[in-house]
Parts: sequence; structure tokens; C-alpha cells
Amino acid sequence: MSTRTTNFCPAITRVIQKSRVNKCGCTGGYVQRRGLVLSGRALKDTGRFTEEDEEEEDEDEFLPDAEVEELFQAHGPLGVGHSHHRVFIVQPDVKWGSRKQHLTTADLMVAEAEGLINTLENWRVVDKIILSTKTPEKKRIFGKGNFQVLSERIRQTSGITAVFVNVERLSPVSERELQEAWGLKVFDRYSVVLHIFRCNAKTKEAKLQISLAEIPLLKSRLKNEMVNLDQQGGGARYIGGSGETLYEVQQRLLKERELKIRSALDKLRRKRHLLRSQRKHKEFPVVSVLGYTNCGKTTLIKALTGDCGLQPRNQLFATLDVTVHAGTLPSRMSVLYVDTIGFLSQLPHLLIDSFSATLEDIKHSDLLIHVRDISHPETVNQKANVLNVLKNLQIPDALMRSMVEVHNKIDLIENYEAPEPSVLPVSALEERGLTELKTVVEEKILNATGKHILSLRVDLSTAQLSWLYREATVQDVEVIADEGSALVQVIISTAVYGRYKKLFRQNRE
Ligand SMILES: Nc1nc2c(ncn2[C@@H]2O[C@H](COP(=O)(O)OP(=O)(O)OP(=O)(O)O)[C@@H](O)[C@H]2O)c(=O)[nH]1
Ligand SMILES: [Mg+2]
Repeated sequence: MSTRTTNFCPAITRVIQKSRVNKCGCTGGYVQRRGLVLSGRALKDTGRFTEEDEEEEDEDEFLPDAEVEELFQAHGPLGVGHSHHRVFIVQPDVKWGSRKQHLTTADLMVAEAEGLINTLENWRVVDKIILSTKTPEKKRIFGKGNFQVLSERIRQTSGITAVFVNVERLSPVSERELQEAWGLKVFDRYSVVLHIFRCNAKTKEAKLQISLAEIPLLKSRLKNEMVNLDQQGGGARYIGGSGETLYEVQQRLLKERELKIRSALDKLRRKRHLLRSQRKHKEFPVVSVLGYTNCGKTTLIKALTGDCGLQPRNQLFATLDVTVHAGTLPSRMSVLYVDTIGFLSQLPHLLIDSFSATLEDIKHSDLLIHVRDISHPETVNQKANVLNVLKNLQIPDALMRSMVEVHNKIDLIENYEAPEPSVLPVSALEERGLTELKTVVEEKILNATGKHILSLRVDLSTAQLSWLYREATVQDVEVIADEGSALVQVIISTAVYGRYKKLFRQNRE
């Protein structure tokens, strides 16, 4: 029996080819089973401390790079040949009904769509159009008249290679119909954002999360291609005595691939969990810095920590990997800032789901900093979006209540004044407002962790000082020469201080 060659999208073709080479290859032992051994690496003197750094230490225990690379490279949803595009943007404008966007306008959405396209190297926007529709859920999105107007405009614009329809997700049928109607590649928000993620992913976890987010896209595209093939009279053939049709083989392989990625991600998450408890054990308070994409999170962390390794970029989704950076607060307390992936309105749910582990870390922080680009025309909408995502993440109430709101990029607004005292105006780029921010962060951290900064007079002839070094965080020791004592500044929890008083029966602050 023949296995006929059909024009599947390249990613799916590679799945099929792989099945022919090694039908059972997907359950192979790429995950080593020696368990996780984490070294007790202390906070580095350089102040830099990233999870990727730690990964290097137990590389072999874990996932070989080549395996992750293979999972990542093989199945891009856009297939090959997307290194350059000249894009026409189509913005459906729903003026009423439940699908109307209340917090934004079509103009602002087009601006964001342009931002997304311009983020991609060698992709350029050629032209754009806003067209009203009452039926965005229809296959062709627009009514007959507007669809004709649109098709005509696309036909007359020279040099277009792709059309970006700025909706969350096009159904595979819509995508195919539009492609056929215009003779051009058609993208939706899901595929463009995924492509940006692909280009920016660096760590294993980000790559695996992206590969996972691509699976539903591959599945539905495959289904659509099969329906198409059936209509031509050939989809349900069995492959060489296997008892499986081509479609079943492909679905099985995708399922196996999904399991393989999930299992790899589980391993990485277990490791993340261990890192988290390690950090807690070392008593470094954790501050997660979050906000809409491009609001300046990385720049702010760089300014707060002086970490030269950080590279802010004027690009959407520049940061896809969680990195942790050490900084110091006014009382010299060490703190870890977590740089997170940026938020985007209407980010497809599947994409959020696959990145949820990255955002999971937020829940376990001692403090959240919400950075806003206050110069952005959509800043109010962006805030609403971030708060909405946080709500879905079920962040503990106390953590939400203590969240610090930072208004960044004030250098772009003349004489900016914060609307309320709780808001901190800063310019991460010009390093303005950082001292005030650090002071607030310290206050809130002490509050959240139930710790106090105390100045204790200790008798140097006893074990007091070494006890404090062991049980609390000693920040400063000033020896009083003639008295055989010292003034010691410590960060100490109420419970530990209680034990200290009981042990040494002294309480001179
Ligand atoms: N004028 C001005 N530009 C800033 C400021 N802070 C950040 N930027 C610029 O904003 C752009 C984005 O900065 P990033 O720090 O990469 O933003 P991010 O929030 O980490 O972005 P993603 O990781 O992509 O979500 C860069 O071009 C920065 O130079 C600021 O205070 N003032
Ligand atoms: Mg960033």
C-alpha cells in the first residue's frame, strides 16, 4: 500500500518523516533518571545569580541540550521560510456587542500589532487597514462588502508576502480560506507571538514551553489538512499494515511529543521548586518585578542591582526566561529581584498556560513590583490587563495588597507627578527615584517577612555574636574598644529575637 505524499505544512511533514524513521522514538530515554542534585551555591559576590547559571552545574543530571534543541527546532508552527516578511496588517474593528474591546481603540491595537511585527528581525509592515465588522467569528471575518474592499486593497499593494489579521486566533479553516483568497501567508496574534517567543527563547524551559504551546496549533492544522484531504478522497488510508491511518499516526506522534515535553518541563519545575526552597532557606527575600511587555522591567532591575549582564531591549518579549539578580537595600539587606516575562493583552490562553510555571514564581515572592510605562498611550489598559492576569494566577491576597506600583519612564513626561502617594515615579533609564523605591521595598519586605532591623549591643566575651551570625543576618559590627562589646546591626525575625533574648537575657537596643 502506498503512503501518498501530500502537501502538509512543513512542521507536520517532519512529524510524519520522523514516524517513518523511528516510530517508537518519542518515548526514548532522553531524560536521565539520576535524580536532582543541587549544589548549595551561595549568592555570588558578583551579585548575579541566574537559574541558567545553576543549570550548568547539573547539566548531565537533567536534559541534554541536544534533546531540547531537537524538540524546539523541529516543529515551528510557521514552518520554514519565515525569516523575511513584508506584512499587511488587518485590524477588525468591532464597534458593538460582546466582542467590542472596551478599554482600547482600533488605532491603539494597530499600533501594538505594528510593534509586534517590527519586533521580528527582517519583518516589516508595508501597510495597514482598520475595517469594521459585526461578525469577527465568521470565516472571512468581514461582511461581503468589506471583504471585497480588503481583498482589493491587498491586491493593489505591491510587495506584500503575508497578512497579519490581528485577532487572538483564526480557526484553521479561516486561515486556509483567507490564504486561498489572497494567495498569501496569513498570521493571527497567536502565531506571531509564538514566532517572537521562538526567536527570543534562550533557556531550556522557555524552549520547551514554546514547543508545548505549538502543539495545539499543529493538531488543529493537521485536522484541517485531513478534512481537506478527505474531501479529495484520500485521508483515511491505513499505513502499511499498521492498522493506523496516517491521521491517527500523526495525532499519536503529537500526543507522544506532548507527553515528552510535559515530562521534561516537570523535571525542570521540580528543580525550580528546589531552587525556591533553597532561596527561602538562605533567607534572601524575593521581589518579583512584573508588568506589561516593554515597560522597563529589565532596565529597572539593572538599575537597582547594577547587573551589567542584563540587556534591556526596545522589543516586545525581550525577556522570556526567569532570571534572578541580587541587589542591596538601604540597610544593606540582600534581596533577589526576579525578572519576568512581560504581559500582553489578548495573549492567547494556551500560550499563557504553557508559561504559567514561569509566572508561578510570582506567587512565592515576598513582594511584587508592578512596573508601568507611564508614557505609553495605552498605560491604563495595560494596567487593567496585568491586574487581570494576576487575578487569574490566584496570587495570595496579602501579596496583592502589598504590591508596589512603579511609574516608569517619567523622563518622557515633563514634570511628572504621581497621582497618589503610594505610587513611585522612577526613570529606570536615568536612574531617578531609585532610592525612594528601595526604601519602600525594604519597608515592605520587613513587613512581609516579619523581620526587624535591630541594633544590639553584644558582649564579645560570650557566644552572642556567633549565634547572631548563625541565626540572623548580621549587617554591621561596630566594636566599642574599651568595653569589650560591639554594636551589631541585624535583620532578625520576631521568633529568633525572642530566642536570642531568652538565651542571653539581654535586650539593649
Ligand atoms: N525613556 C526611557 N526608556 C526606558 C526606561 N526604562 C526602560 N526604557 C526603555 O524601554 C525599552 C524596554 O525596556 P526593557 O527593560 O527591555 O523592558 P521589559 O519590560 O523588560 O521588556 P520585555 O522583557 O520585552 O517584556 C528599552 O528600550 C529601554 O531602554 C525609562 O525609564 N525611560
Ligand atoms: Mg525584559
